[in-house]
Amino acid sequence: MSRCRGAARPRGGSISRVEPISVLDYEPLARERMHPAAWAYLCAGAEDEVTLRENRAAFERLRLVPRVLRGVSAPDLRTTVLGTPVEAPVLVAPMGVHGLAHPEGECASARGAGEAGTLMAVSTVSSRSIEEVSACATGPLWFQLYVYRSRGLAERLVRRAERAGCRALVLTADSPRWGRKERFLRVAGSLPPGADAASIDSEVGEEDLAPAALTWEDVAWLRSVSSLPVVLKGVLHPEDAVLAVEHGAAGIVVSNHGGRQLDGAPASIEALPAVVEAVAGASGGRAEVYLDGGVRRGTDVLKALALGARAVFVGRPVLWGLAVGGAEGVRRVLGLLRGELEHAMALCGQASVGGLDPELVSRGAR
Ligand SMILES: Cc1cc2nc3c(=O)[nH]c(=O)nc-3n(C[C@H](O)[C@H](O)[C@H](O)COP(=O)(O)O)c2cc1C
Ligand SMILES: CCCCC(=O)C(=O)O
Repeated sequence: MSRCRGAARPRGGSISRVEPISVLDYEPLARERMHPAAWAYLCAGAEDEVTLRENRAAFERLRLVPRVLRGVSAPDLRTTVLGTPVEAPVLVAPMGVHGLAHPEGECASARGAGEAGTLMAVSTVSSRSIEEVSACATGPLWFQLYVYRSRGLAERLVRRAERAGCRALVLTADSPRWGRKERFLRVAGSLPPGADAASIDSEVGEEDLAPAALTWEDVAWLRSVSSLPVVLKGVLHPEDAVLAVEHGAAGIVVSNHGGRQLDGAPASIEALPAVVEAVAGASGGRAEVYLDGGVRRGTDVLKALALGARAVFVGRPVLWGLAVGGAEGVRRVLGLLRGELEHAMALCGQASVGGLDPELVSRGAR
């Protein structure tokens, strides 16, 4: 298989464009530039990749029902996430080892995100240390935390993220063990150079680096060791969303980890409405709900916002942009999504991203 997904792309024809005109145009360009094992790792979903495909298919099943004659000429995309202003509700998902896509790794992606006016979540397993990323960053950062068996390591990472100026901690809840990325395992036993986790200190051994089987008490523990807001990533069940709120989460990312953990999990856009409803009931709307998984078009962003997400995170496309053009590639990918969102909002008669009506989205043609 030559691509991550098999969507129909224009074939043949005599027009060749130098500049990619949509996010999906970056995918084959990135593939040409990446080591095959790194590419397989980036693309991979778990096992049969049912959930990976479903993330896209579920967006494609939804229809936008536009409102007309509303005099909307310049939709306002600006919003805040946990109080931090962003130019558009399109954020960079935490992903490990950006060094596989570009030698500057997260330093380039953080600059690209900042130049696009948005925030980036830095992974625990970043190829540049959290201090280096923070020194390069031109925009706000959040820190994504994997809690390993060594709690000492987790606490040291939290302190470093605080000192580096990160504004929130994203605790990933869907990874008590790593999903089996068979597409990657078939082509390679290990990752090529660029995959070192620079923030993990040398005091810990292999044993300590296995994921911990976390409980809700660990959310309380994290809140007790840091005053930063905690965002829980990887929630799909509405009852878990309620528990997250009850344990003090300030935000929830409805996510199946880009289809990389439990294969067979629902598409995140399908899980979103029930989580939004549960969180509204449990927190009176105080906790923010975000979504990631399969966001490739401005219309996807609009669907997620209309169904109650405050913002979306984008994963793989950011690494495609990074592989193709470093910081500038990341800025362009985010800029394309922003431009498409603005366009879709104008066509739907929506003036701003706050308070979009869920009726904008339908499950079938009316
Ligand atoms: C190469 C790669 C590495 C990832 N690493 C992490 C990680 O370190 N921590 C984490 O919480 N999620 C990680 N994720 C999951 C993303 O945060 C996000 O949930 C997912 O990529 C969103 O789906 P999308 O790629 O379809 O946009 C990773 C995803 C990819 C593709
Ligand atoms: C072992 C690091 C896991 C990073 C991750 O979350 C992913 O690749 O999906």
